[in-house]
Amino acid sequence: MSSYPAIRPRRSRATAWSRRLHAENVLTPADLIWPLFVTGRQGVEEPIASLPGVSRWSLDGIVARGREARDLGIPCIALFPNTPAHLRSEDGAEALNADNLMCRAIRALKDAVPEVGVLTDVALDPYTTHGHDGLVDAAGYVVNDATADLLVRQALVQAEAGADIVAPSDMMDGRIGMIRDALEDGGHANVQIMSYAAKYASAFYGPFRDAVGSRGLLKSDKKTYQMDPANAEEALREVALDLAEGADSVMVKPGLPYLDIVAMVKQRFEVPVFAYQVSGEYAMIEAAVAVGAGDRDALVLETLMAFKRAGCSGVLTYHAAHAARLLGA
Ligand SMILES: NCc1[nH]cc(CCC(=O)O)c1CC(=O)O
Ligand SMILES: [Mg+2]
Repeated sequence: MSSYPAIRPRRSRATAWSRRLHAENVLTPADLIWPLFVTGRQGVEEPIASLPGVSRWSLDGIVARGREARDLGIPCIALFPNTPAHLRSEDGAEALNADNLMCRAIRALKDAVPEVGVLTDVALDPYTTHGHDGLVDAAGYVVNDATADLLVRQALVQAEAGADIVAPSDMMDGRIGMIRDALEDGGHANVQIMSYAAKYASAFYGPFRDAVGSRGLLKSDKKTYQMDPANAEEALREVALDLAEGADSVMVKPGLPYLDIVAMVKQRFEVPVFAYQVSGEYAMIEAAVAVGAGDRDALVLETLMAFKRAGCSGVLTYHAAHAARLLGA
């Protein structure tokens, strides 16, 4: 009798071909959604200081990124507008303008690269003077039902412009069912809803707020509508509601710190789950790379694979183009 271990898990790890053969998950460019920021200025690329390597693009740049996504095998782009100050208001009415920056970007992309999906953010924060995702009452509370009415109209305007997936990121109660009804009635039966179902009030959104220009505007925080990071059961209730109301897929946000939520949602509901590796997560990786604490390519691919392992169908990530290049589309 030998004293050696009878079972050696290391055996299957001994060679590269065998590791590939035994891999339980694969990451491909088809798993990626690329968030892009749009500026109304013409012919410019505006770098975002807190998001090194990410820029706001004018419409021509957005179209160029759309072609790049297509060539890299990235199936979908998510759009976020930086609305100029003079078009922001208390009620975010610019969100309903069929010729706003978001709609112009949707049309430009769908004209130039119709084979790439366009996902749009449904929420008022890029359009309000107070930086909140909805209407604020005299006491400073973000009111639910009046906001949801506006979000329905915003989603319809985006669908009319050609959005393939509308993604409400506002966390108002009941808006998924209302938007679904409106899309059906409006002749947009095939426009998908990806609900930001479990979106947490997170400290990881800072660079995004710089990118859309809402950081300096935001008074207080979003804790009365976004979720408490302490809660997991509540995420399951939120997901159940959005699915019952007609969401085609659900999102968990932020990403890496909330992979437990991703795994729970996937196991419980068996529906397409997406995660948003948000701006602060991107910035953390870039900061680590800048001080020599890690290798960018390895960090990017490892974190994205972690989302797949947890059960994600796909990941919104600012590293999408870089990752797709590494994956050799
Ligand atoms: N509707 C707002 C919205 N949509 C996506 C993000 C954050 C994305 C990121 O940080 O990358 C936010 C920020 C917020 O809720 O304040
Ligand atoms: Mg909800």
